Amino acid sequence: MSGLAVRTENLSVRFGGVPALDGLDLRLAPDKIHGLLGRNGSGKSTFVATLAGFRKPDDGRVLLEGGELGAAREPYEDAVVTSRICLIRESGDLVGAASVKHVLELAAALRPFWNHDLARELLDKFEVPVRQKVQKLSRGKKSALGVVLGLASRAPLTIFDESYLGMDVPSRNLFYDALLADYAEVPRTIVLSTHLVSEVSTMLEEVVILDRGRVVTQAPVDSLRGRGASIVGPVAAVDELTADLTVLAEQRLGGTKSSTVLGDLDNGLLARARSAGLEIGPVGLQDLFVHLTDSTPTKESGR
Ligand SMILES: Nc1ncnc2c1ncn2[C@@H]1O[C@H](COP(=O)(O)OP(=O)(O)OP(=O)(O)O)[C@@H](O)[C@H]1O
Repeated sequence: MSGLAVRTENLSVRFGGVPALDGLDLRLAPDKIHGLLGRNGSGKSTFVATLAGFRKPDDGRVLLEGGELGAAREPYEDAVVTSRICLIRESGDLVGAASVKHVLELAAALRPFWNHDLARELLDKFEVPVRQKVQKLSRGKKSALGVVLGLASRAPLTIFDESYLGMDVPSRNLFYDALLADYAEVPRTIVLSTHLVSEVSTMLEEVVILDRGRVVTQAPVDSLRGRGASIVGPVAAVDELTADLTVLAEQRLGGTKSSTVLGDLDNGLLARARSAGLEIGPVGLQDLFVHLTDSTPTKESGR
């Protein structure tokens, strides 16, 4: 099995004439972990629902290709394609009256790459009781069941749409570890739609940022991190060095300050930073995300 590649052409979805997705032309490379970021209402859930074939585009199309699917196909009303896509939403989409065991049996029947052993191992780790009815599980355990279904499906396109929000921090960390371990064993195309940017940023290889139904940026994480820098050191030295730069975020702890700046630091600035004993690192994805989706004007963007 290998992961599906995604291509969208002028993809548009409207609700009552108002665009939720407005002419998206995107490509998601196969066998990578993609982060789908955007502020509330930017179109993330609409986008992933359309990728998964839950919704028909109003204009344009979604095409999935690769793996044993071969030529590009649209997911909407194509049972072969949709059986290769697993979308786990925060709502869970689970039948409340069914037991966890029954939900697993259903997934095993519907999912061509289902791995039963992995499902049981993960349910043990998350301490989800197999005989319990879904409606009696706590919110966190329901979320855990959702992510177990997503991982054990081993679908060539697996999408988690904020599906782990209900889980506490140790459970989310367990999910991130399980995702990375299983992805290393069985590479596939993963999309994580999330607000928890700093939490997931180290796992992501590619990032798509949506804003008001449009693509703000799509880039490998490394190139995004290269769009700025973090500068850490004594307050006065950091202030002096950053005086003429676009500062995205600042933090102070006692006499130490950390500033995130946008743009390349030229050799002259780097030399000054070194001689002032400042530490230079890559820009944090979260700071960049806030900047790229912020509607208040900045010195640099002039918006
Ligand atoms: N079923 C619907 N009926 C009407 N409008 C909708 C519907 N679903 C989404 N929208 C609208 O489409 C836009 C995009 O919503 P969507 O849920 O895709 O955004 P999102 O980025 O997932 O938001 P959030 O981060 O808050 O979950 C919003 O303006 C939303 O109000």
